[in-house]
Amino acid sequence: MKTIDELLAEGVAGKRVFVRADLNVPLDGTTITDDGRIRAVRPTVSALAAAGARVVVASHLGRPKGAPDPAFSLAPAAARLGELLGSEVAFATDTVGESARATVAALTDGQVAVIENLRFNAGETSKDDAERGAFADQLAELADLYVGDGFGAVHRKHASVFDLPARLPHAAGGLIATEVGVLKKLTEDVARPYAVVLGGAKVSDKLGVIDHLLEKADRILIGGGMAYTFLKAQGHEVGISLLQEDQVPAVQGYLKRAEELGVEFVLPVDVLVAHEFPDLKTKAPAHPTTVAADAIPADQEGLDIGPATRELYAAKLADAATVFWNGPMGVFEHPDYAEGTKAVAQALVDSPAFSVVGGGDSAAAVRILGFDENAFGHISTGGGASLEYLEGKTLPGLAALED
Ligand SMILES: Nc1ncnc2c1ncn2[C@@H]1O[C@H](COP(=O)(O)OP(=O)(O)O)[C@@H](O)[C@H]1O
Ligand SMILES: O=C(OP(=O)(O)O)[C@H](O)COP(=O)(O)O
Repeated sequence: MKTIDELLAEGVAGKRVFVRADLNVPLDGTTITDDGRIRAVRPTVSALAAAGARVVVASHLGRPKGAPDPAFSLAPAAARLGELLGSEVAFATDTVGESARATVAALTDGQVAVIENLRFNAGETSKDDAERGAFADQLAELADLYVGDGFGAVHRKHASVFDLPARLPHAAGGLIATEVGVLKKLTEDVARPYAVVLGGAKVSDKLGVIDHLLEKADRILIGGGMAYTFLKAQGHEVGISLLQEDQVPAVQGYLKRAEELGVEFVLPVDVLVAHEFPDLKTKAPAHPTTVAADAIPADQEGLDIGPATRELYAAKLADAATVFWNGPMGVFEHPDYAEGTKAVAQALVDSPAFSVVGGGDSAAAVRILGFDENAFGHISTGGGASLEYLEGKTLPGLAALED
């Protein structure tokens, strides 16, 4: 894999360099609530600009449905990148259309532009190779060179991640190099006990990695939206909680295999429930109640782990030597459901374990809830990407950067 330093040494002055970043930051309207992913890619962008490149930064944001949707515009991220760089960043209001072409054509050496959300184009995420390839052809017209630095998206076989680097001379950015360096250690000699904490909302995406984690981890703690498929698999009713019904048999298989392998699964013993999902805009009090994990009322939704579970999880993490954590324990964006996530973060701060926190929302949660980033071993910009890397899978966005 060519490094960005090698690319810089070859000379990038006057070249249009496409930087595939992951600027998928949490937004409250148009306000960025955590800019960690933008800060993480800033050194790559600024090194290229300082070397005289004409830098074209691209990313997805959220999961729009292949068409423009103002709620998912990258404009706030472009503005923030400009603030961090201390220079003006141009913004194209489309991805491969007239605005993008004109914006890129107007760049002078050392200038930076951000193009609009890649997922406003159906070709970006298409499962059809030809459709993805056609979109990658259009993206390729915007650049002479490609730098992959969107670590959070390297597990996606998407046009800008997988197909575009095949069309342009390419290199890996500094963020990808750092992330892979840390995660590689977790695949080699991991200090034990090794605990993995999984939560969050991308349940169907992430359940599959458990199969592999059973071979690696000594202890797996489940919280967040992930917990309810496990509780259901144990035969409990979960009300209107997030549930991946079709995965229940697979989860029953994981529980059985864990027993055979001597891997400890730790599931919530109590949860906070309410009749409805909280209002994240007004943050109006949600008045949740605490119920036992096997007594979730039929008309209520589990939105955080409960106090007994917080204590249990802290105890299960206290003697771990290595911890990997992806996915908040609850809807931490609302103060009534932030305690579970806080408790896990605090347990990692208190423990001498080498801890890796991965995922856009998990990393954001740690910072938004006031924890010092330096109190953790590593805060990764990728959740699904980290998990799939640890699984030993070939990640499309890394494979595409190989020479
Ligand atoms: N019990 C729950 N029900 C619904 N959503 C949840 C629950 N617990 C956590 N979440 C949500 O999960 C989201 C983060 O999930 P995910 O994207 O998988 O994590 P990450 O970005 O760290 O990989 C947060 O927005 C949080 O509100
Ligand atoms: O937020 C992301 O992943 P993560 O929630 O697993 O950290 C990445 O930006 C990838 O987004 P996607 O899961 O919509 O492809």
